[in-house]
Amino acid sequence: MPKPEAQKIPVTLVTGFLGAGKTTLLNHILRQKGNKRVAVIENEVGEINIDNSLVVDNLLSKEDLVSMDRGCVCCSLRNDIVGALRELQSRAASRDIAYDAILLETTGLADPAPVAFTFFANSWISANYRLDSILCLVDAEHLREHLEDAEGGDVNEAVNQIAFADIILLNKIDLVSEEEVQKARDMVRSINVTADLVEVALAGDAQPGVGEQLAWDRLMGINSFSIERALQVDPYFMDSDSEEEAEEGEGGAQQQGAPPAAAAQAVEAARVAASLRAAKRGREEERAQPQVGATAAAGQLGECGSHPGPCTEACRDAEADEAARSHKSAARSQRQPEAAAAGSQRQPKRRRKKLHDLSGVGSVGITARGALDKYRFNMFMRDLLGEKARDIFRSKGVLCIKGQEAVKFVFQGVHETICFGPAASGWQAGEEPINQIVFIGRDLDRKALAEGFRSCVWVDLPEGWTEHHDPRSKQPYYVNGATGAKQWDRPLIACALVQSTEASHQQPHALQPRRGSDGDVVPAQA
Ligand SMILES: Nc1nc2c(ncn2[C@@H]2O[C@H](COP(=O)(O)OP(=O)(O)OP(=O)(O)O)[C@@H](O)[C@H]2O)c(=O)[nH]1
Repeated sequence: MPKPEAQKIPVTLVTGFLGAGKTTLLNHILRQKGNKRVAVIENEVGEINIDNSLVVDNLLSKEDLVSMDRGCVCCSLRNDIVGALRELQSRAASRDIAYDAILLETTGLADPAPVAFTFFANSWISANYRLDSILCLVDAEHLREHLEDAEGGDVNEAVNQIAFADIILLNKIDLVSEEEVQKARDMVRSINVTADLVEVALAGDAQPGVGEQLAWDRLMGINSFSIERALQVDPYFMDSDSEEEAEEGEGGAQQQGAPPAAAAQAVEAARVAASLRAAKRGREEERAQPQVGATAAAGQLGECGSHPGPCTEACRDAEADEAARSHKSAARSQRQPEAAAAGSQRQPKRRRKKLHDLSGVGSVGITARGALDKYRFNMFMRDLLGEKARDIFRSKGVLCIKGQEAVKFVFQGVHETICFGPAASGWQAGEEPINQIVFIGRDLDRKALAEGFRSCVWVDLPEGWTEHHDPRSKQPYYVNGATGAKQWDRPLIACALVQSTEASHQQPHALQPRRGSDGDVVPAQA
């Protein structure tokens, strides 16, 4: 007997562009879970997983977290969703618990459609889990940039994420004016008119009362995902990227008994699409071997009525495509009239693609041992973001700072917006205090980033030198007690005997600090 829908474990898909606030939302939800048993599946695009350590504190057990770190879940890792859910299932069974809810956080570059599709195409998943809703975080501060990128075609996932959402959380409204919130609202509505739109400030220094306060049942167990709506957004939603997935959906439906109405419709659509594609593929193979297939194929040709005389192969292929479309449109015809009207305004309609178009976008993960020199790190980040803030979509990491080695610092950057502070919990017993940072963006120079970051590691001063700070700018300068030399540049061991420069003979406070003294990336007192 198939499980009734109410007995399936609800899965909430959390999407949103890089840095929009997905992990912050996860933690917000987890803090409200009470006695409910909630599991989290994390998928990070960065080469080093930073988010795990930021989420785990709010779970009842570390066992409730599974991460998929082999790449972006919407491209190549859909089988990993099955693996992650199976892993959670076996962990739950071994502890004799059952999950009340699962949160699946996709990468900021994920197209949610193929991820959602997996919940219908995979028989085991559809028999045991139900997609409760797709939540999309939108960064009110950076939305325009992300959508402009989408227009340029480089990173169009921001649009898809908004288009597919059941609930859109317009986040970070504490960082923008009311006018900008209104513009962001309009932009969101130009893409998705039907989703529930909620304005929030999930983190930061927002005044109490800024944005809606989100209770558990506002977001969880709301059963708001609708396959009909997904098909309105993308008529090709049910087009699997691989035949196997669609065929698996068909087999699964037979094995597990009759699925619920929406899923049955979805599985049927997938089944028809798969068989039509298989038929089409077969004919293409026949065409590739004319001496074997020509007679049989010709014998099957009829008349389609759209032109005089017998059909050609092209007619039948067109017919197959049309049958697939009309099957899907039958599914769409179930939709509510008002939703249909709303759906017709949605943008964009596009054919499903195999991989998202992320030309030039990548991630660079860097590890550096040894405590960081706070000042050098500040300068490194300021120079980098001063030059490339638009291309560096996201930076994040955990850091160990010279003089405060016992504190585990978390560094978060979204374009040029940066924050930094102690992690909720410090270094774990046995955990090496190490610096790890991830940059995600366009046209990243791995070598320069690695060299720049590693050059921030603290090195002891050569003998005779001491560090002082300019009282106005707080900028460090260096004094050689033996020679009386003073200089801004940090003397390195290998350069201990370097000749004093003209600048180094000036009084430090008479020099222009290289940077403004305000707004250090790393605060003087953490
Ligand atoms: N001021 C402010 N900052 C916020 C808000 N929500 C999140 N942030 C900050 O934005 C940064 C990114 O938040 P995350 O929750 O890590 O974003 P994310 O979407 O999970 O990021 P990725 O997984 O890397 O794509 C963090 O520094 C958060 O503290 C908000 O409402 N206001």
